[in-house]
Amino acid sequence: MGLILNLVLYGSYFPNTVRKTLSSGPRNASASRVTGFYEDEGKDKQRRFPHALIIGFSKCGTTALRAFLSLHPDIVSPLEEVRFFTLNYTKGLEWYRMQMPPSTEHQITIEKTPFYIMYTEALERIRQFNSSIKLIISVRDPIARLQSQYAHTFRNVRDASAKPTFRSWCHGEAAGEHVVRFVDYATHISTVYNLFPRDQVLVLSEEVLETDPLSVMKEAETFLGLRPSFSKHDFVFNQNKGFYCFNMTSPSYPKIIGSVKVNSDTGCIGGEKGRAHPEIDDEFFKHLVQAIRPYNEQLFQLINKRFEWANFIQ
Ligand SMILES: Nc1ncnc2c1ncn2[C@@H]1O[C@H](COP(=O)(O)OS(=O)(=O)O)[C@@H](OP(=O)(O)O)[C@H]1O
Repeated sequence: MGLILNLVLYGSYFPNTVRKTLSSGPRNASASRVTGFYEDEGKDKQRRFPHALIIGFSKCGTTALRAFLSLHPDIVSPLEEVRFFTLNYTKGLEWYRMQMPPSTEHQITIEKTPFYIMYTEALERIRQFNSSIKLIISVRDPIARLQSQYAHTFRNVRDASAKPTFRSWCHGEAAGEHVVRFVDYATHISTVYNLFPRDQVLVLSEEVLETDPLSVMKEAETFLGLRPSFSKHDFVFNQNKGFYCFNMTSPSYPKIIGSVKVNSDTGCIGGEKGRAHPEIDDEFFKHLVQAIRPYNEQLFQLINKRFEWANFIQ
């Protein structure tokens, strides 16, 4: 696996003259200032509050979603999760704005923090911030999400005897709390629907993003009211990685350099994505499917859309 490019060049954000200024000094020299003009701001580019947020769910492809969207000429997005409406709220709105990359008035800013959706208070803060903001939510087959979360939680534990089995982790110390936390999308999406008009909310599935990213990009582009820009040349399937990656020969590709963590050899997103999932024996798989089915049905009814998730019928 090649080196992960995380240069944070911000090169694509800045006009040439500004880039020169920045390269001669610390890149974040001005980032702690909260008022006044910044070297990278000017007549054309300013740091602007987000017009849209990717608010969830963790382990549902939110990184790839943000990364792929960043290819659009009219979208800018901060490299890292800002976590403003959860962890950093007390830092204030001006701090929040300063975390955004500079943009022209024709561009929109999108921030992704997949935990926002898990906290009603964060969602209420978002509404208070901007009740007409657009919200994007990605969901995933809950069983795959559980496997992904397990692989993430124990990513540094190599010795199998030093970690619980997938089955015992699912049952968990808190008697199944893990499972409910990771499979119950409907409760959180209902909260979103109670706070925001439905036409401001787009629910996508990780499975479609994984198998046909172009269709998801086009759907998001329409939802965000942007001109059509994505093309089939933007993404290419990488057999080794098992995912669609950026096509580094696409004319759009230079736009994302510095604003997305990509493997510099392959154009694939972050090396941590796509960890091996734990195996599940048949009996436990059937148990999970049956236990989770009511949650899925609740979700499908709520969003008026069905996904082809594991649905074993005995
Ligand atoms: N194109 C592409 N490239 C890389 N990864 C992709 C892609 N499409 C979907 N995914 C899936 O995204 C899963 C990680 O989800 P998140 O980015 O939301 O995780 S996180 O909550 O931000 O940690 C990650 O889950 P795991 O495979 O379990 O690691 C991927 O399956």
